Amino acid sequence: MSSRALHICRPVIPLTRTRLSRAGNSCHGIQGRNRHLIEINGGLRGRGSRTYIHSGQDDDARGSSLAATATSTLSTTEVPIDNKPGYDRIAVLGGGISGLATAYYLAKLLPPEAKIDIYEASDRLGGWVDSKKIQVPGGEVVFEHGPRTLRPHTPAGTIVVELVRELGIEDELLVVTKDSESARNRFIYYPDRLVKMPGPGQDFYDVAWTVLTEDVFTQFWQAFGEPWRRPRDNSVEDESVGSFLARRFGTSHIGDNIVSAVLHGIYAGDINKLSAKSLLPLQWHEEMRFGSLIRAAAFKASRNLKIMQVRDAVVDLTAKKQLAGTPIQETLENASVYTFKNGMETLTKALASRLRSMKNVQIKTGHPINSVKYMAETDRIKISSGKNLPIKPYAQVISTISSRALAGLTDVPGQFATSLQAVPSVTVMVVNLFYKQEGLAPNGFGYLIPRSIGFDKNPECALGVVFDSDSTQGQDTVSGTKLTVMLGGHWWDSFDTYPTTEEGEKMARRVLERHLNITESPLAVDVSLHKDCIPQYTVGHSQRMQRANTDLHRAFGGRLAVTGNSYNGVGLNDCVRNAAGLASQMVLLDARLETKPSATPIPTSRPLGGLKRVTGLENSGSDFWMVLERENEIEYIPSGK
Ligand SMILES: C=Cc1c2[nH]c(c1C)Cc1[nH]c(c(CCC(=O)O)c1C)Cc1[nH]c(c(C)c1CCC(=O)O)Cc1[nH]c(c(C)c1C=C)C2
Repeated sequence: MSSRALHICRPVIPLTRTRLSRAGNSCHGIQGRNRHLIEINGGLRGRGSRTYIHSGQDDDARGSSLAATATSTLSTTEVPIDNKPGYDRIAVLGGGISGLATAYYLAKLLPPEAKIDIYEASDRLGGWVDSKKIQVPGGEVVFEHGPRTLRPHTPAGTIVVELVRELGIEDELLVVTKDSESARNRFIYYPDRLVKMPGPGQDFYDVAWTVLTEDVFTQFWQAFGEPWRRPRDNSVEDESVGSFLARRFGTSHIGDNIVSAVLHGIYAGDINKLSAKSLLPLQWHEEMRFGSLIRAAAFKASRNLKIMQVRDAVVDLTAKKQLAGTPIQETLENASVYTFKNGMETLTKALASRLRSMKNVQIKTGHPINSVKYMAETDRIKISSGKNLPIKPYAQVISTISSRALAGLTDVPGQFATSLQAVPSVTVMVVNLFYKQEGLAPNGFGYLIPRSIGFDKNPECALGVVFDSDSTQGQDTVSGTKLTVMLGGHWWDSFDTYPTTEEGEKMARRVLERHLNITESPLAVDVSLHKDCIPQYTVGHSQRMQRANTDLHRAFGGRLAVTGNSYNGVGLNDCVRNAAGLASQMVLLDARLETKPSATPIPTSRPLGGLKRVTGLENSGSDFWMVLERENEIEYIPSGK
């Protein structure tokens, strides 16, 4: 886990088509006061089934509905396991954002008789979301060790915004607007200076000048040959992002100098190992369907179309509508990103406190689990605690811990453990610094360092620097410059030991001196080492997850489900969206929901069935559908491979 040290320095396109109508326009299905269902004809899996998704419920049912919208495939085939009134016990492994959110959505969807226990090995909840208040002369500053901002306008972001609303923490929000310098000024360090990246709202001539004069954009013109390059062979199942971009653009320059920097900022990972199919699913799909990314862009622009995954389209149609007109939606309307006055931990703390107030949820911190076993005779899962306390078997276990850690808890031989163990992760050292002097860094979000800046120019293995005092204004009670230097990631893949906190501080300060000429001594420095904090979706990830899905069903009878950042998105928004999706997939809301529309509105908050046997990995890889959005209707177009 994370070890850290703090010190204060003193002064330290179509195959077959099915259609989803836009809610409120030509919506099929049930009409009721403030309620309607959206119909997805033909079944998302092409089995001729019908699925209905609630939208537009009254306030109380909103959360359940949003959870339901978060799942991309509402399968109609799973069998209820507890289809009698009364529910069995459910264990959630892990008390990070994924564990807390899964328990929250399950508790909302299930009746109070369903008991949910959360097991967290450490004494603290929140996982990688970790904000720390530091006293400095004259006031306090907030240091973030993990994620520091959230995007509100992505589909997954919409689910989190709704969660923020439900938890009643809107007043804590800090918004970074789209027109702020921090949203507009993003830099790449290349080859020995900060280069501002072109972006929306920038002056055309500035952008043209940058592209024509900066080395980082040389060979950019080669991209224009992309439409004439052959699309990949149908037999290619996956490849690295680096190889995908080099193949499409005829040069590795764009990948090595620009995209690798962006991937450092998200995955701290290696562009030549990360999977194109998992990280760039839209581009992967577009190459197959249109033969070229540029042709795909032209096609979409000419018809005013949007292509997205079904789960995202559903959120677009329902959740976004439900937020429309709410105060939080107005607050975030013009937001590029947002955070909280007391840091990101506001969210996990509010979630934990809400869970503590729910009678059917128990949080067990300081409670490591050391084995997870399926007992076929009783069709239950037995988990054993590191505390040697007897634990009654569970009807359902949901693991939100890393896939590798889970593989280590199970004694299932063969592929299951192998697929889960095959998700490597990287270690990042986060160095937070606060200086009493203002304006030590340029105005903007910060900068990222691409892989092309080799060890000779980057001996500290720095990945990037965030200008916190500019990018998240309003957290601190004292003015100054707050920066975060990120070190390591994939550059440290082969390391057995990592720099100490003292070394980390020295390395970060050397980076800041070389890149930004900052020679001042910081008032406060906080160094934290996050071992294995970001899972890496390497080439073949989605195929491995498909295998893990089959193996999980086989080995645990569908009683063990997984979610969390090891599987389907490493961001906080992704984790919440996936937790909501899993909860709604697991809970059999009402048999009628999955067969035919009824004339009576069905309250999703009163589930009639029980739990379904799901693994959370049902949608990995193969079930990839795309949506073309027109003015007021959406058509489903299956993607093929
Ligand atoms: C501990 C370091 C982390 C690095 N990446 C992540 C962490 C926790 C995870 C992460 N970072 C971002 C995303 C994408 C989220 C999204 O847009 O949906 C994820 C999953 C983007 C990001 N990276 C940094 C910031 C401030 C942001 C979000 C805000 C934004 O895009 O405006 C900074 C940063 N993170 C890392 C590095 C090396 C880095 C450097 C500047 C690694």
